[in-house]
Amino acid sequence: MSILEIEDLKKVYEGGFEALKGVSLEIEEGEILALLGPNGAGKTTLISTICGITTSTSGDVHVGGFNIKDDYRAARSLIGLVPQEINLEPFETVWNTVRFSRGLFGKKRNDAYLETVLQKLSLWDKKDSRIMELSGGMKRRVLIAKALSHEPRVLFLDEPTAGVDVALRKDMWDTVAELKRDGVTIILTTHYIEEAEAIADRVGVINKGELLLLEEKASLMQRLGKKQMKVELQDAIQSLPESLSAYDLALEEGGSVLTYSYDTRSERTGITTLLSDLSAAGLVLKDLQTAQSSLEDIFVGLVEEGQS
Ligand SMILES: Nc1ncnc2c1ncn2[C@@H]1O[C@H](COP(=O)(O)OP(=O)(O)OP(=O)(O)O)[C@@H](O)[C@H]1O
Repeated sequence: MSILEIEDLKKVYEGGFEALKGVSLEIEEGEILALLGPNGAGKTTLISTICGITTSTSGDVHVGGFNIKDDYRAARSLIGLVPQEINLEPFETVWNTVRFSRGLFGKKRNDAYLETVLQKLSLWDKKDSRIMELSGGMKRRVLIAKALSHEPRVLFLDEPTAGVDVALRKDMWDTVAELKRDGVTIILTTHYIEEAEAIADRVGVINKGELLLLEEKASLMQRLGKKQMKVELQDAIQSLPESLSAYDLALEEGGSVLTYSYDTRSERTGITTLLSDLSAAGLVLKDLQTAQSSLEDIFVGLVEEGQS
């Protein structure tokens, strides 16, 4: 069963702005989904709506089978939310911060559980420190500890590594991987494509309130394996010679450039035979260039398509 089911979710803000235009999504227990999207795409709105911070205009969300509107408390208790902004009480200690948060969900006191959470996040030796005494990275980890305090099954991380240095980002990725091993389902939003590459099982791309793509990371990486070779010809041609019809070729720039797409993972790229077939067809090469399409290209391409 899917732990999270989102069906045709729409959100129109007061004033008429349509921030979510019918998003549907299912998430399996234990998976890590990365939602990529530019600023203003609707990522935070999506998370806020699922968590009941904003109300949806239409559509349905179920968490662990509970409808977030009809069974709000049951649904919400299964969710942990790590917000983008650090919103902690500066004078409070780490220990009290997580303990109060657990209490807010009406959960019975369980100090042993909270200790494991703090241990896992390397915060146990800071448990008596006040929030104001912690570094930015530690504060972020406290946000995660707080979100985990009531033993949620789904954890939302809204841009967990925005403005964080490289070492800390890697730490955060390790933390996420460990939470996954514990069986927590994780949905994170990010601007960083390498973050999605590093930790996600599936990647969703959202722009202007629409989910443009939702795909296993592995198959996206397969697409990453695609390479292109551009062959600049000495003389432009009108059309592709018949003898080259078996190749995945496109004629560009007024007939002076041939673009050949091939898979870097396959045993044979076909480049050698293509080059000899080109010369057999009487085409003279002026220049050669190869380029690899990255997840970034796919992402930028999708977002630009949505713009036009
Ligand atoms: N309370 C609100 N009232 C009206 N419009 C809003 C409100 N909150 C957000 N929006 C608009 O909804 C759109 C989506 O915002 P959202 O914060 O969900 O984007 P995001 O993808 O999380 O962006 P970022 O990456 O910058 O955090 C934006 O155009 C934003 O201006």
